[in-house]
Amino acid sequence: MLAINNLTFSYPGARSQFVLHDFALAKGEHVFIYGPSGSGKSTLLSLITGVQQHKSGSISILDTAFSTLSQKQKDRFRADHIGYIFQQFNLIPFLSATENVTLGCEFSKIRTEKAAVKYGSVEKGATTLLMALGLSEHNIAKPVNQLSIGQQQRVAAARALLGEPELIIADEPTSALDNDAREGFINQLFEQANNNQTSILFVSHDQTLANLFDRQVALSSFMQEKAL
Ligand SMILES: Nc1ncnc2c1ncn2[C@@H]1O[C@H](COP(=O)(O)OP(=O)(O)OP(=O)(O)O)[C@@H](O)[C@H]1O
Repeated sequence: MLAINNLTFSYPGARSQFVLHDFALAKGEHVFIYGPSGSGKSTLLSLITGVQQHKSGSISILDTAFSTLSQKQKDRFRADHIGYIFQQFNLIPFLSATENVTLGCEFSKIRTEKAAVKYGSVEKGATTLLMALGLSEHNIAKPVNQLSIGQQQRVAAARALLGEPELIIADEPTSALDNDAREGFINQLFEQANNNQTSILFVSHDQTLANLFDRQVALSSFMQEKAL
């Protein structure tokens, strides 16, 4: 469902370039990519999501030649097919958990329709997912700035899952939690993702959780930064 082939990329003015050899992710697969700080994890994710444009090579997602799309088409494709769990969650603090989750579908007709078919409405989908991920009815109505870090993380996961995007990208969303809470969170995320055969790409510098995944890959095995 995701294939990267022979990419090159440089930040403007940089005296180095990133070279990415082949990497592929199958439908429904959960892959853990690990690399130390500064190795290029965020750069990789910005290339996959089209935030950064590579110089040569190709990225294909769901059989779409993602690299050839215009910026507007990439934005649409991302909204329709990719759920993103950010390291700092990127929630809107004064909105409730449910409102934050429904935002995940705001920019996508396809995801709105999928949520409506599955749950009756986007709002019902949001509350169902939040409760499946362990939030109480009382907590899902609160502004998210009144929730614990672990609860906020679940809101971020529910937002990424709603409307069944084919790919979920998780950028170290567990770094603020203790080990037991992190493992519990990953297992709940997988359970929900497996309902829709959603693929998960999880990047981290910390390999503690790696054995929960179908496959673990060192970033350095397919991506290197080389001097120009
Ligand atoms: N906007 C930018 N302009 C120039 N260089 C950048 C930019 N962003 C990152 N880099 C460089 O690219 C390399 C990889 O950085 P990146 O942020 O992708 O690593 P990372 O693995 O995500 O790190 P961390 O785990 O610390 O977040 C670093 O050498 C960094 O200095």
